Amino acid sequence: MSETATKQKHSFQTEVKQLLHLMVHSLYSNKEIFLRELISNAADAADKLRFKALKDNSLYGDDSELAIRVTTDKDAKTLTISDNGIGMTEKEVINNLGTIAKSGTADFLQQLTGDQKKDSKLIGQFGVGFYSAFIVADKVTVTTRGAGAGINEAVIWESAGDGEFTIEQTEKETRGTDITLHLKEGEEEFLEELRLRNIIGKYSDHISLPVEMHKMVSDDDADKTPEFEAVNKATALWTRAKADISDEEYQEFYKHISHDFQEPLTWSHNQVEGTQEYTSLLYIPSKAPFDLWNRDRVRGVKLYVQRVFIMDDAEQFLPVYLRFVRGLLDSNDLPLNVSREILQDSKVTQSLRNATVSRILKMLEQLAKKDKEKYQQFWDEFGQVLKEGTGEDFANKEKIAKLFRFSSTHNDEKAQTVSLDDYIERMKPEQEKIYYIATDSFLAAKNSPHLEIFRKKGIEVLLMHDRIDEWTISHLNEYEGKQFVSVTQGDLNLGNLEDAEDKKAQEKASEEHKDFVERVKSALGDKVADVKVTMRLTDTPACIVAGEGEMPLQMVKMLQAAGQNVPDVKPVFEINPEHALIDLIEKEQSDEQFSEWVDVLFDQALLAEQGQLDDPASFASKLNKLLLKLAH
Ligand SMILES: Nc1ncnc2c1ncn2[C@@H]1O[C@H](COP(=O)(O)OP(=O)(O)OP(=O)(O)O)[C@@H](O)[C@H]1O
Repeated sequence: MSETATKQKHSFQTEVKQLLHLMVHSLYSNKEIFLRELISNAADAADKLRFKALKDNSLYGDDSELAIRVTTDKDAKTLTISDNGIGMTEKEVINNLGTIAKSGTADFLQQLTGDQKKDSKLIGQFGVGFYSAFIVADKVTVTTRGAGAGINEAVIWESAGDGEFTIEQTEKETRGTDITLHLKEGEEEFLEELRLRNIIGKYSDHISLPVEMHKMVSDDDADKTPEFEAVNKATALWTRAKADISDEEYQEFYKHISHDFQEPLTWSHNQVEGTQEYTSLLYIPSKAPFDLWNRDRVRGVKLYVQRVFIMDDAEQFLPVYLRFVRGLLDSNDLPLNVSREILQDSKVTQSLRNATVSRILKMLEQLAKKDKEKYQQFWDEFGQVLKEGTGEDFANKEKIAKLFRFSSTHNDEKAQTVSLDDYIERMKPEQEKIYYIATDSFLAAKNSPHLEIFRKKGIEVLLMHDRIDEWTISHLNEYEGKQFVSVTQGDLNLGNLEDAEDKKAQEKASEEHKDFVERVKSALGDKVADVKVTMRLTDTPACIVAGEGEMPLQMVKMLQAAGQNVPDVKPVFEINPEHALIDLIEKEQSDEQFSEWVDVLFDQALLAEQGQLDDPASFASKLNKLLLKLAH
């Protein structure tokens, strides 16, 4: 059979084409990272083989010294990264190097604008990987033979990165994968021995596998068969003493395990001996990945047992609300033959998980103390995910809440910078509760009429405007023994913050306007649960609040938006008799006109609270009618 007869042409999945284009254009200034990515993949392939060989030692054949080799051919202008790891079958090659398996990729790539600057930020949310080879190569050839496969069961994958690749059967003497980059014009620096040694040292000192290159030889020895030598330190970073590891090494290792090209925000390395023996190395990324909101996305840490790689994404060790954490655990207490099923029921898993969660919360607390700016960056990226924690991790809810940041009337800024500890520190001596308002947007919160009395009395209120807030607070309930109270909820009881005079004035006003309140009640009929004289408002004529013990209005909205059946909750309508408009309405003799006024006021209050009305057109026409009357 001729060579071409066995060559099959395949098209890349559309997403791969887009990603390739994006990667080549946006990562060019960082081009040497391709080598880190290819070496990382080769090291992963060795890890996978080691793991498989735990059950079937024969997979090693006569070649159990796992290593990565980097070679060059100056005449052909090629650079080859070879490993004797797990290799790939034909099917695996087509799947792994022709498609992207991450769910949500297509949607993510839809956001591409064609503007290189904006788009290059997006790639950071995605992870780099094999395709980065095309940053410096105009053709890539992958020759691979799976562990356990015969010499003639190898496959050649080849592509110019232009939308297609070919697959061809071939023979390969050794197990594993050779990736050959046919370098683009101008990329000859990647043929230079010293330059390569330099990059490999930087990127690969911390991986446990030796990365080898030809020994440098003098001209006299040039025709002898070249020998190889390791050019990296080849010690797994997490096994080294903490004091001997530099920040740069920790950062490089993060990039190696996460395929992220940005620096991590912070990390925590723990080597624990005693009843439990394990090492954990946990990182907080600086940017959220594109699929952070997908609660089912793969998450978790890499699991090693006694330094042997066992699995990626061991989700048993991380709760969902910490799904942004990357890193690894290396346990001495789990068996080498551990599987996901065994992990599920293991006591060791449970205690490792508890320890890991504690470490992460502690690391974040320390970051908040040590570096406010970095912590703020963390909060802006991942705060909303952390807010899921009060519902998911009851035992740690106080610790999680300590990490929360909110907007607040303290500075009236949208940025969420105020911690609950800050709030408590500023509480008035006689204040017992933490006051908050939860709405859909920062402006709705900041300008809410419910805040008027608090502003007048100088009491701080937390301005919550993330969708999840009301839910988070409902699980938290209190912090440091101080109950959360929504300023839009029920009878406003300011406790000790209310002075005797306020109370008296309130009672007096209620008494004086009793008839008016009744008249409003009958005008609104069953639209409201009750009508009351307010004590929250100073500058606004009226507002609505949720009845005492009723579900908060914001929660009702959230559940409705999530498509849940929520019983119809009627609000309480509060009026401010001090307001000139209320005074005017109170004097209105015509029942018809009175009713129109009340309807408009009520709809206005609903609008201020909910941002929308069931029947906005009627509201507009009633309002216009009243305006016309006033104009005459
Ligand atoms: N040297 C290799 N040996 C064996 N398999 C490989 C090798 N290089 C790549 N692969 C396979 O190809 C897949 C795709 O690699 P790629 O670098 O694009 O993504 P990834 O490493 O899985 O994920 P990401 O880079 O997005 O975190 C790998 O998951 C692996 O299965």
